[in-house]
Amino acid sequence: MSGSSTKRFPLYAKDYELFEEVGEGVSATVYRARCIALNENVAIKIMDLEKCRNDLETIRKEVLIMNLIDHPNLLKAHCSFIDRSSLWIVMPYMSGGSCFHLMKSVYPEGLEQPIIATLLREVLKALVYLHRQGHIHRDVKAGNILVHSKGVVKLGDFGVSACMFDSGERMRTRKTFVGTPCWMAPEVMQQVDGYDFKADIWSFGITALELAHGHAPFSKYPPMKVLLMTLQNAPPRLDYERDKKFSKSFRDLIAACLVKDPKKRPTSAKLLKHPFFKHARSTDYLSRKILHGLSPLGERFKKLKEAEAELFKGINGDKEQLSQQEYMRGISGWNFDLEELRKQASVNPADEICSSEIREVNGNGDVGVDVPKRNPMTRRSKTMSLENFKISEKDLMSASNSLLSGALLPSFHRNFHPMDVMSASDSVLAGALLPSFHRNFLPSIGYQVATRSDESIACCSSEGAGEMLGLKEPKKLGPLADTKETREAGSEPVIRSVENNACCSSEEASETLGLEEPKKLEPLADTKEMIQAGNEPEKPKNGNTVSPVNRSSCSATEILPMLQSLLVQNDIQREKVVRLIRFFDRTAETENPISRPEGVQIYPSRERELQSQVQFLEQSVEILVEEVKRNKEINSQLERQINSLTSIPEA
Ligand SMILES: Nc1ncnc2c1ncn2[C@@H]1O[C@H](COP(=O)(O)OP(=O)(O)OP(=O)(O)O)[C@@H](O)[C@H]1O
Repeated sequence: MSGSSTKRFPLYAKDYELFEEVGEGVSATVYRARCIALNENVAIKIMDLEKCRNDLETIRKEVLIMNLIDHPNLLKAHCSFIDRSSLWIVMPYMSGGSCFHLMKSVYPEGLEQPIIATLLREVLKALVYLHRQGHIHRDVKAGNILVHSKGVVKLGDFGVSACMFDSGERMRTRKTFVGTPCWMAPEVMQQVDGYDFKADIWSFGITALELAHGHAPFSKYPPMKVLLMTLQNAPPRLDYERDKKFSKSFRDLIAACLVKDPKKRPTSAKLLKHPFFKHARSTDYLSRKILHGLSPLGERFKKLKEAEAELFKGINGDKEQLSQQEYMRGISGWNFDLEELRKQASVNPADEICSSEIREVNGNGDVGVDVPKRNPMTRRSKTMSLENFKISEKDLMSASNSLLSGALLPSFHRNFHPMDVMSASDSVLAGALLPSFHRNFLPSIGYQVATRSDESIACCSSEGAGEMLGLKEPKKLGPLADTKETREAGSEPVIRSVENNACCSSEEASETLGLEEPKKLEPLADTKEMIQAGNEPEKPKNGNTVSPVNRSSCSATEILPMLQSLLVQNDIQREKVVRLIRFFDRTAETENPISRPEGVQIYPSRERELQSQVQFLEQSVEILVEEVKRNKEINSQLERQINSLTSIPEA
C-alpha cells in the first residue's frame, strides 16, 4: 500500500460519495467516502479555506508533502482538489482510525508492549524516510498514527511539517514553534538554535509513553504548564513501579529519545536498530490484537464525540469548551492567546491547575485521563493578541529567562515559514515590536486564493512532483502588488494555479551558503532591561507597526539602541537572503540536478527526492525575496523614526 497507486482518482467532488464523519482536526473534517469510478473506499479530508484563509501556507505545504511522499508508512494523498471554498484531500481510508482515538475509545490504559513495538517500528520507518528526504514531521503523536484494518500503520498529518534547509550538522535554521505542547521537544519551545529532525525523536519518545499509558505525559495540564514542566523538569520516563510490565529495552528506548540535548538523541535510522524492536510483530498481529471485533470507525468516532459533548455540558463559555475539546482530541493547531497565558503564568500553577482538574470520561463511560478546566488554547483561526504583552511574571522568567520568553512570544504561532532564517532574538524582538513581522498572513507573501463554484482546480499526486491542486505559489513575483491590493481592498485572497519549476538541491544550497547560526544579538538584553526597569514594551495599536516615537514611558535613549539593533538584524537577514538568492541563481545555471549529464543515471526515487527539495527551495526563495522587500520597507521606516527620535530633545 505504498501511497497512491497508478490509479487515477477523479478530481471532482461529484465523483465521490461522502459517508459518515470519521475524524476532526482543528482545520478539517475527515469523512469516509467512496470513489464512485474506482469503487474504492477512501478518506476525504475537507478543509474550509474561507475559515482558515490565514493559514494557507500550512495547507499548501501539507498538500505538497502529501503528494510528494512515497513510503508505505506515510499517508500519501491519492489526489486533491478545490471544490467551492473547500480543499478536498483524498487519501487511503485507514479504517482502524488513529491510535489516539483507539486508546480513547477502547484502550484508555494504554497498549501492550508487542503492539507498541510494532506501531513504533512502523512509525520509525516513516521517520527514517522523511528525515532522509529532508523533512521534519514536527507533529509525531498517537493522534497522527493511523491504522488500517489489515494492520498497516501510517503516519499522517503533515500540516506542520517542515522542509529542512540545512543538511547534516547544520540543520538549524528553522525558527519555528509548531506542534502540540505535550509532544514538543524542549529546543522547539526554546528556539535556541533552531531545531532539526531530532525534534521528531523527542516527540517519538513522548508518543511511546503515550501508547504505554493511554495519554501523553503532562497531558492533563494546560499548555503553559506543559511548557514549564518540559523545560524545567527531568524528562518523563517509564515508572519503575507502575510500568513493571514493560521491558528494560522499552525503558531504554524512551530514555534515549527523551534527552534534552537533541545532539544526544539517536537518529531515526539508529533508533530503528534498537533492541526494543525485537518485541515487534507482524502488522497482521496488530490487526488481530487491537482491531479485531471493533465497531466501525464512524461509530466509534460518534460515541467519542457524544461522550465529549456530555463531558463539556457543564462548562461555561464557548471558548473554554472549545479549547477543552481540542485539548482532548490532541489537536496540533495550538495557538496561544498570550493574554491568557500571561494570566495563567501569574497564578500559582499548583493551586490553579490542580483544583481545576476535571475527569475525562471515555467512550465506555469510564473515568480516564485528567483534563484541566482552564486551557488558554484558542482556535487556530484566531489571531493571537499581542496587546499588553509583557514578560514579567516571576515564574515565567525563572523557568528559562529570555529563552522561554522567546518561546512565548509570537513564535507560538505554528505558521512560520521553514525557511525563516531569522535568529531567535530576531523573531522575539521583531515579534514584540513589529507585529507586522508575523508570518501568519499569506497574502503578504503572494498567495492568492480563488474559489470556484462550478469547476475544480485540481491535480493528482501521481502526476508528479509539485502539481498542487491549484494551491500554488506564483512563479514570478508580481505578488507584492497583488498582495497590497488585496490587503488594501480588504478582499478575500485568491488561489492562482501556476506551473512548477525546478532549482538546486537544498542541501547543497545550505552548505555552500554557509548560513550561520545567527548570533545572539543585544536587543533582547535591551528589552529585558526595559522590562526589569518596569517599562512595558509598546502596545501595538491595531496590529500594525508600533511607533516608538509615541511611547510615553520610554525615552529616546532607551529606545534608540533597540531600533538600531533591529536595523542591524534586518541587514543581517537581508544579507543572508541575498546570498541565498545568488547561490540559487548560480546553481540553477550550472548544476540543475534535474538536467543531468549524459550517461549519468539518477534513480527515479532520488530524482523525485531532488525535485521535491528543489521545489521547496524555490518556493522558499520567492518568499525570502518578499522578506527582503518587506525588511527594506521596515528599515526605511525605522530609519525615519530614529531620525525623528534623535531630533527630539531629551526631557
Ligand atoms: N485517512 C484517514 N482515515 C481514517 N481516519 C483519518 C484519516 N485521516 C485522518 N483521520 C482521522 O481524522 C482526524 C483528523 O485528521 P487530521 O489530523 O489530518 O486533521 P487536522 O485538522 O490536520 O488535525 P490536527 O488538528 O491534529 O492537525 C485524525 O486524528 C484521524 O482520527
